[in-house]
Amino acid sequence: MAQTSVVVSEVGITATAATATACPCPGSLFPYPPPRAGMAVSRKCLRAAQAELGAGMLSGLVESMRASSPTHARAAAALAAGVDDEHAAWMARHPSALAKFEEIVAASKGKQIVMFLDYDGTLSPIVDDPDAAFMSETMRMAVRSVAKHFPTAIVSGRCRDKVFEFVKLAELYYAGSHGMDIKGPAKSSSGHAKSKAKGVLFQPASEFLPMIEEVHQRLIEETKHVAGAKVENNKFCVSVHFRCVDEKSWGALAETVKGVMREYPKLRMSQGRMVFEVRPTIKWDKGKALEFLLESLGFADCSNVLPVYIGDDRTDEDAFKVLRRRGQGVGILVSKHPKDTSASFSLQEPAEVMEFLLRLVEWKQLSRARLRLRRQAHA
Ligand SMILES: O=P(O)(O)OC[C@H]1O[C@H](O[C@H]2O[C@H](CO)[C@@H](O)[C@H](O)[C@H]2O)[C@H](O)[C@@H](O)[C@@H]1O
Repeated sequence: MAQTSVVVSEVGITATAATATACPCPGSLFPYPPPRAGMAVSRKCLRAAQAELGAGMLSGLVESMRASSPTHARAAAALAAGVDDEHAAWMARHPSALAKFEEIVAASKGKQIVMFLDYDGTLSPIVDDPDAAFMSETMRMAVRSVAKHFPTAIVSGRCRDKVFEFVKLAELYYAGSHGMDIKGPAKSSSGHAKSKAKGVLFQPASEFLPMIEEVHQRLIEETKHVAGAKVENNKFCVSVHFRCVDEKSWGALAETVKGVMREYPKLRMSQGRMVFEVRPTIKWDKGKALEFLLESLGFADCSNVLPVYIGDDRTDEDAFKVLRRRGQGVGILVSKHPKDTSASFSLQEPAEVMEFLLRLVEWKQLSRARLRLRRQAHA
C-alpha cells in the first residue's frame, strides 16, 4: 500500500500527500551505545561467566549495561573528547521539538493528532527506586489538558495497573507491559469517548502469564545475593533493575539472569535504562501497540491522522520505527545525550516534555478560538 508522506521540513515530519513511502532513517553517525573506553569490572565474575557463555557475549552485555547509564563516568570522558561537536551534530539531525514546534503543528493541518506518551523518563524523572517514580501534579495537569484535545495513550513497560496508579487519569488509553496489555479509557474528557477503542482490552500474551509469574519468582530467588538488584513484576514481562547494583557485580548479575533465561526459550531479554527486560518472544511491542490503538481509534490506513510519540527508552524505538515505516507522524526522543534513534526530534527531559504538551494545548485552544471568530465574522 502506498504510504502517505510529504516531508514538511528538512527534519523529518512526515504527513499527508499521496506518494512516497517511509522516510529514510537517520544515519548512524553516533551509534548508541557509543564506543567507550573499558573500565574496571570484576574480572573474577567475568572469567567465571565467560567460561560458560562465551567471552564476546557476556562482555558485550556488561558493556551494554554500562552504556545504559549515560550519566556515568562515560559522560565525563566523552566531554573531554569533544562531545560538544557530537551533540551539535546529533541535534542538527534530531532538533528540539520545541524549536520546531510550528513545523510540527503545521504538519497536523487537516489531521487528528493522537498522542502517545511513554511513562518513565518521559513523564516522570528517572529515580533509583522504581516504586517512587512519581509524576508531578503539574505534569498530570498537562497530560489531562492534552487529553481534552487529542486522544492520548500511555505506552509503558510497566504493568498497566501500576502505570495507572502513577498517572491517575481515567480518560487516557493505557498500553502496559510494553504494549501487551491495552485498555481504553474508563471515562471521557472529550468527544473521543465515542471512539471504538473505549474499554477495549487486548492482551496478546495472556498465555504467558503463568510462565512470567514463574520466571519472576526464579529471578527473585536467583538474584537475591546481588546487593541492590530489584526484580519487578510487570504482569506480561519482568524487569531486573541494576541501577543500584555495584558495577563490580554487573557481570555476575548478567550471568545469573542469562542463566535463568536459558531455561525459558519462549522468553527473551532486552535492555532498557539500567534494567533487563524479560518478555515473551511474541511479535508484539510498543510499535504494534501504537498501530493497534490507531486502528481501534478508527485511523487504520488513514492519512488524516498525525500520531505523536514521545519516549526515552530503547523499547520506544519500535514505535519510532513504525512511524517511519508508515511515513506518518512525529517521533520525539527524550534524551540529553546523542543516541542512535529513529525519532525525528528530541526533547531533553520530562520538563521539556511538559512544555511541549502545554504548547500543544495552547496552540489548539488558539486555533479553535480563531476558527470561532472566523465563523462569527462570516455569519
Ligand atoms: O516504558 P517505560 O514507561 O519507560 O518503562 C520502562 C521501565 O521503566 C522503569 O524503569 C526505569 O525507571 C525507573 C524509575 O525511574 C529506574 O529506577 C530504572 O532504572 C529505569 O529502567 C520501570 O521500573 C520498569 O519496570 C519499566 O520497564
